[in-house]
Amino acid sequence: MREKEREMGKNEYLPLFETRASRGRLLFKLYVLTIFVAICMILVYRVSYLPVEGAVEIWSWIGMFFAELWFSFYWFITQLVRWNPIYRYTFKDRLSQRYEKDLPGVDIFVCTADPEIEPPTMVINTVLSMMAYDYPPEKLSVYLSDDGGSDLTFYAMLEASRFSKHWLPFCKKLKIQPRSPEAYFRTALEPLDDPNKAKEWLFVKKLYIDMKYQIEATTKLGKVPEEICKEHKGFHEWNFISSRRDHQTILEILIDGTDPQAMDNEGQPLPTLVYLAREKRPQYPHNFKAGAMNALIRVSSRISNSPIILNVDCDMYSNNSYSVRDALCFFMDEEKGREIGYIQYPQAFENITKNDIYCNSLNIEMEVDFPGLDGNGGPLYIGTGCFHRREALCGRRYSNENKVDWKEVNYRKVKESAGVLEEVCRILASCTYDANTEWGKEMGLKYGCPVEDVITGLSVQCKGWRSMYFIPERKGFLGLAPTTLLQTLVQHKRWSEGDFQILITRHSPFLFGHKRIPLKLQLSYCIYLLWATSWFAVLYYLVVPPLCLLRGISLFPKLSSPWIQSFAYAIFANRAYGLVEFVWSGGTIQGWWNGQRVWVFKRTTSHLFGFFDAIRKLLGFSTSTFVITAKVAEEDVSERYEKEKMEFGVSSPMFNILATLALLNMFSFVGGIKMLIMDVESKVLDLLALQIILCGLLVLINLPIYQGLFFRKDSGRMPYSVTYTSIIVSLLACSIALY
Ligand SMILES: O=c1ccn([C@@H]2O[C@H](COP(=O)(O)OP(=O)(O)O[C@H]3O[C@H](CO)[C@@H](O)[C@H](O)[C@H]3O)[C@@H](O)[C@H]2O)c(=O)[nH]1
Ligand SMILES: [Mn+2]
Repeated sequence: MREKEREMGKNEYLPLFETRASRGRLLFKLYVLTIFVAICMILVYRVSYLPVEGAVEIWSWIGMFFAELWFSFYWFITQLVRWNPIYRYTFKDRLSQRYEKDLPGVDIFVCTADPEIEPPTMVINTVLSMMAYDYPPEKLSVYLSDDGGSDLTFYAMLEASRFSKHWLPFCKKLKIQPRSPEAYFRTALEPLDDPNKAKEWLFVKKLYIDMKYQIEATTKLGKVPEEICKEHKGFHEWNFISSRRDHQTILEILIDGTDPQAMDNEGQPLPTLVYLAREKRPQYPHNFKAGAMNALIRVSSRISNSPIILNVDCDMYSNNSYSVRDALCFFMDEEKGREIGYIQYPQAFENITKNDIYCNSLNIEMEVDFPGLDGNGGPLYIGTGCFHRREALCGRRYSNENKVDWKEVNYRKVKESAGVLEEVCRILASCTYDANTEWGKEMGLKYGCPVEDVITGLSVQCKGWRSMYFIPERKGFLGLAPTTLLQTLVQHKRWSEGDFQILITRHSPFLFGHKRIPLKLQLSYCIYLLWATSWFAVLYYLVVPPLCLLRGISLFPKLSSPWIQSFAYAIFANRAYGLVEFVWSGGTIQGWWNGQRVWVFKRTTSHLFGFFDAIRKLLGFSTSTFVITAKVAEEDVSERYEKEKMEFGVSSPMFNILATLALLNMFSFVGGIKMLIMDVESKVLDLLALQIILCGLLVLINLPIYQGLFFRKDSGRMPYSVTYTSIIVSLLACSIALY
């Protein structure tokens, strides 16, 4: 007895998580120092060698100076983020030792918005993986918000609620990972050691496949058959619906976890499962995902009111059944736990090709940036795979005094029947309940920003809460990244626009965050908030040096001049470091090269459009939108994606820009080479070497564009309209430069 008490007493002092700083930073700091010197030299060179005559020469030079000043500033911020990365580790065994009986309730929010581009089978796989967490089921509640207001999704959820009765005990008995049935059965092999096990395995697999076909067939049909509609009263609601932008609240508690009848087929309790399509009316803005999340916060507060909320996108299934326990190690830590507002997990994707053709893996962000951000004061909230403290998300300020007593936390205040709850919650999810209140301003997720997640996370941090970043050994969540170039660029446009909007409004970390979060975190935020502004410097580098090359104007030091060393070193060492970092984060060399390409593409399209849209919004000419990323693609498109063949296919102003820049650089490069050959005194080489190399590199970067414009025959090639326009515009630009 004594022994045990002493054990316990000792345990109290053992933290539930620990933090380790990265070692061996000296080399990194030396590298930063040398690059810093090189950058200073470049700027000195620019100032001291300003041409004395020729307006074009002078102005091009000044432009180069500003572009390089911008690159230098951005470089400074990226190093600041990398200065002091930290990593977190959890002790789940200590958690269960101390708190197994008092584990708090956890509410899980899944958002979906469109049954066509987010197929119901995918959505329920996510939902099922969440229901199957290794956690007391009576303490889990899973809520699906369906902004598509679709009976197809509702039908899939109904099927999932039935299937879960087999799936959950199956997962727990066989201790399988991952717990999304689709992901599991795609790779898992039948257990051959035990015939009983094998029988059950085949049975559950067949159940899943049958359910999947049934749902897919219904989805294809576009409506739920009469006889199925009779099976649940919920379908009745769709009799009153004319459009998905105009309908009443639909709320169905598919599994009521407190109902003793709600058992899986082994007699164990089931998690609560709720379907919600909040009310939508054309005269009320619905505020996209932020609106959906806020409706879920209110509805769940009545049904389960758990102190911890996990938020995931509908494509992000749980790949690790211990994530909830890991997250609780942070929140429940006796010393540091109480100040934590949210725990962000990395975003990872299951559909990244080997060389990550569109650079969508976010490896650098997740492996390098975020540990650095955590070290500088706390990671951003990035919309999915994030555990929140309910009160922090609801807008409460952190105070030293509010210590949670986990033993006291009662996760259901009022015990009402499912029927009553459904009635009450319908009002909570109505338009009128939300409009003209503090919701979206001081409470819940913020409205009016395309990155509702980042702006909300910043506000939580500014209210005194700490945020932390946790990379588990086994990936916590796996989602779907865009699979075409245009989707990638459009998604990135939404992000860069939203991030920039935060910077230029009163929610900026420098205004709103002033004295509330550390200065280094304010600056670190800029690594993303400044994305949209990068178009100017990059576009300048892509247009002016090539055009000047055609005119024979030199913008860089001569080959024979010592100044060239600082340029060569800054560019080479920086890229080499980037390559090492990329490979260290799990990428390939080809993947790094693809990343360089996409880096250029994003800056001249996504960031350019994002910048101007944010400005237009600031001036009041437009309002926020949210273009949802498709999670399915046509067969030939997916095939090309698998083969890592760049996808164009449709016409878009973004492609016009990319093609024009690609051609411009090709013409200049050809012009430069011609000058080089015709030049007998080899003065051209000395004078224009760097510019020719720059154009040459850009030609290499743009190879897939030339292929798409001139050599491909498949439907993923560049549309002819883009080809013609870009040829005309780039030729025009070159001739203006020449004459
Ligand atoms: O009106 C809407 C629009 C979107 N969504 C949901 O929001 C999620 C994210 O949408 P997606 O199209 O997949 O965007 P991504 O660019 O992949 O999302 C990232 O960026 C968003 C902010 O731009 C965050 O909200 C996301 O969590 C984050 O994963 C999905 O589950 C959607 O169903 C809604 O619920 N309602
Ligand atoms: Mn997504």
